[in-house]
Formats: sequence, C-alpha cells, structure tokens
Amino acid sequence: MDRFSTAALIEEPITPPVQINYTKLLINGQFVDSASGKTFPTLDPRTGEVIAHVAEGDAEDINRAVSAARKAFDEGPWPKMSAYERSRIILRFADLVEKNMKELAALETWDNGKPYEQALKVELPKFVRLFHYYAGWADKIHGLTVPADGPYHVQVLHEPIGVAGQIIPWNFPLLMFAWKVGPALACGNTIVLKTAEQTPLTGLYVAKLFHEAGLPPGVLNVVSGYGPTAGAALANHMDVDKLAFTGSTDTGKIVLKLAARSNLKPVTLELGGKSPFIICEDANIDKAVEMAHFALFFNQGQCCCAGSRTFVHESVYDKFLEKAKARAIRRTVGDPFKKGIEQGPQIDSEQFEKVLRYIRSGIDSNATLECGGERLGSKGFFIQPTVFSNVEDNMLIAQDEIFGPVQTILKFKDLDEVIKRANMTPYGLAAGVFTSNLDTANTLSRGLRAGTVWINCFNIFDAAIPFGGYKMSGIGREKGIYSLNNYLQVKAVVTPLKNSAWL
Ligand SMILES: NC(=O)c1ccc[n+]([C@@H]2O[C@H](COP(=O)([O-])OP(=O)(O)OC[C@H]3O[C@@H](n4cnc5c(N)ncnc54)[C@H](O)[C@@H]3O)[C@@H](O)[C@H]2O)c1
Repeated sequence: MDRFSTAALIEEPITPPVQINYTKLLINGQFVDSASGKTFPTLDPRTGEVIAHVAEGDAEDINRAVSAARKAFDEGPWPKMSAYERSRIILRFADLVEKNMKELAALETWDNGKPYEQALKVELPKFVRLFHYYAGWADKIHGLTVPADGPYHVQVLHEPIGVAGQIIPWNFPLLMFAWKVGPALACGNTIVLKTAEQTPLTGLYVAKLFHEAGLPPGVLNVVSGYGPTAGAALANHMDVDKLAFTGSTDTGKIVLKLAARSNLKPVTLELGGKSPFIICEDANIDKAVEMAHFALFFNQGQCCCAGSRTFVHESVYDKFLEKAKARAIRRTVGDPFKKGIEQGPQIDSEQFEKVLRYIRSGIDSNATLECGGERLGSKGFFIQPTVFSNVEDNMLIAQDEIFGPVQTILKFKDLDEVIKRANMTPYGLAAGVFTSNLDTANTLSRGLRAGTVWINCFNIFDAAIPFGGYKMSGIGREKGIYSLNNYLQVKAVVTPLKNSAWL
C-alpha cells in the first residue's frame, strides 16, 4: 500500500492568517448587495466547510455593472485621462498588491486550496509583474500613418474597444484576473469581470485595492455569481463591446454563441487542453522525470496546459516509469497552509468526483495503475498523486481533460509517430519536449500543433510571452503585446491633402 493512503489528512485545519472583509459585489466603486439580496457560500476545499457567504450577482446585477462601466467609458475620466496617468494608477495598484501579498496569498489558498507557498512566492509576484508590464504598455500604444495611392493623409487610430466583459475560472483566480484586467485597463477600457463561483474572494480584494490606487468608479466592476446566470448575462449583453473568457471548452462554445446571438461582440477564449509532454531517448532522465511531474501535478493538476499525456521513448520508458512513480509517491500532500506541502485538495466535490471517475475509467480500460488512485484522508477533496502506465491513445484518460493529479504515461518509438499521436486531439494549447538534441527540438516544436512549446522546461508564464490555443483550446492570445489587440479598435481616418510636398 502506498505511503499516502492512510488516515484522515486534515484533523485540525490550520487557521488562515487573514480576515474576509469583502463579500459584496463591487459596482461603480461601491460594495453593494445583489439586487435579489441572495448570497451563495464559498467553501474551504480542505474541509468542504463554508468560508463565507458572498453576494450572488445575476442578470440584474450584470445590468447595473454594465451601466456603470458604460458610463465610465462614455463620460470618462478613464479613457480621457492621459495614458501616463493610467499607467501611474496601475503601478500604484501593483505596489498596494505587493504590500498585501501575504493576505492575498492566504485568501487565495483558503478559497482555492493551492499551496500557500505557491500562491505567495510564484503567483502573487507574477500578478504584480504582469501589472508592471501592462502599466509599461499604457503610454506606448499608438496608431500609424499609412501611405495611400492618392492625395490623402491616412491615420490609423488604435482606440479602446469600450466595455469589456471578462469571465474567469477558479484554478488561478488572481492570475486570470491579471491576464484579463491588465491589458484591458492599459488600453483605456472599462470592465465588468465575473469571477468563478468557487473562488470569489481575491478578485473583490484586489478590485478594492485598485480603487485605493485611484481607479475611478465604474472602470472595474466585479460581480460574483454563477455561470448560467451572471456569466451568461454578461456574454449576452448588448452593451458589452468585447468578451474574454477562460474555462472549459463546452462553456466556451456557449459564450461564443451568446456573443454571436446578441451583438456579435468579439470573443477571445482560453479553453481546455490535453498537452503532450515528450521525453526523447537522449533526454536527461532525472530532469525529465522532475519536469514531467511538475508539468502534470502543479496546482493539483488543475491547469489548462497541464502536461497530461507523458510520451516516453521506448528505450528509456522503464527507467523513466520507475522514477516517475517514485517521484509521485514522494509528493507531499496535505494542508496547503503547511510549509513544504506540494499538493492541496481539488477545488470542490464536483471536480473531486470527476477525477475519481477518470481514475476508475483508467483502471477499467486496463491501463496499469502504478500508484495512487484513491481519495486521501476523509475530509475535503484530497486525491492521491496517481500514475498510470501502459496508456493507449484511445483510452478516455488519454483523451479527456482530467484536471487532476493523474499522470498518464504512453510509449513511443519515433519522432514522426509521436508528432502524429501528440496532435491527435481536438486540443492544442501547449506541449513539452525533453531532449538534448537541437534538431529533435526543432523538429518537434515545428511539428506540434500547440500555442506554446516548452523545450526542456514547462509552465514558463512571463507577462511578455503570448499564451493561447490552437484548435479547440481557444481563440486568440493573452499576455504580451498580443493581448493589446484584443482590447483595441482600429479606426482609419482619411483626410484629403492639398498641395502636399510628398505622398
Ligand atoms: N482553461 C482553464 O483554465 C480551465 C479552468 C477551469 C476549468 N477548466 C475545465 O473546465 C472543467 C469544468 O470546470 P468549470 O465547470 O469550473 O468550468 P466552466 O467553464 O464551467 O467555468 C469557467 C467560468 O465560466 C463561467 N460559466 C459557466 N457556465 C457559463 C455560462 N453558461 N455562461 C457564461 N459563463 C459561464 C463559470 O461561472 C466560471 O466563471 C474543468 O474540469 C476543466 O476541464 C479549464
């Protein structure tokens, strides 16, 4: 029996070092109750117990928030402010986040279950960096003049697009907030953001800090609530000029339809994935084991780009498998507030049950369960780090996004074969490649149909690096310069020239 399949994991959960101060909707710079007066509980994934009751926004609250954002856009001062002033407010906000990093990390861990050290040392610094990056862009966004065939002066203006609707998931509540809000504000837009119903707390906290930093009322409105009510109302709204969504592919299709059915607002989508992680025969095996482990298990396996199909060359397969299994067994699982813990609970009972169903499906389809496979403890949503070997392409565990701590290991013989098999999925978000041969790296990185290929590394998410999917993993790119285009309109202004010295 594995070391980790023992008694209750969370007897006495560590008390999070933070208070919950913000549970209402943030509309037009004010914390307000929902129009219906309804609230919903947000749960501690360590125990399944209620952390707080949060105002539950629905269509009427989305209407209120969109009106506030519309007014803030049409009447200013935000889009009428100089880009430098906007940039200063974003920088002041980043400073405030830096000052409140411990509280924010604690709140993120409490609401989501991710390790506190990960939230504090990886995600919060990335959050701040992203706002520094887009604050830097604010006063560097400009249009062009272009030559025409006749005597015309042609300016191409890059204007803010207007009111942006943004819907984010629960796996990285703060980082998804940053990826969406950073570029939209840098470009001078106003926002209505709907957080995920599982993780409403940190979005409200940082939105409050934005107002402390001088953001005018109505520029950033945050509505907590459920997808089919609040989320759908936002996607369907006639007065929302752009929609950005991150979540599942199924919901992505729904919001795309709502956007088309209403006012044809442009939509960017960051959806699911089934990313291959390919270990070639010449890879450094110890490093490859560690990186493949990180690629899959990071954030409890709840990453859209998780390296969830580990392809290993047949000549190193046995060695790799033995070490990968040992590494998974060594993974420290427990209270995410405890120092040294690598893995906390899954987000909620729905995801927990879904992951366990996939594990059963792996066993039923005759993949070999190398370790794990069961619930850990008797409270909350902990799952043992699980490794399957002898996985075949046609098994459900090799095809569906499991979104949990389940590594599936597949064997391959040659590069052409692995490229074909790696691409044999409707997704195309990311891929990992481990090799010491430059030609192999080049062959694979060109052959793989994915928005990101990490060579001898994984999960590198710098603010400047674009991220997004091929195929059913999404539409468009976030981060970097590419995200600016999502939030800008292009206007050509043509004026006749008289007595021009040149054309
Ligand atoms: N790509 C990602 O980063 C990501 C993140 C979370 C979940 N997922 C995938 O999605 C699966 C299910 O997770 P989930 O149910 O939380 O994801 P989801 O797509 O249902 O939820 C993501 C966001 O969309 C909202 N939403 C849901 N239904 C909506 C609707 N009809 N209209 C508008 N908005 C709506 C949710 O409230 C949430 O804010 C996971 O198992 C995983 O495979 C992917």
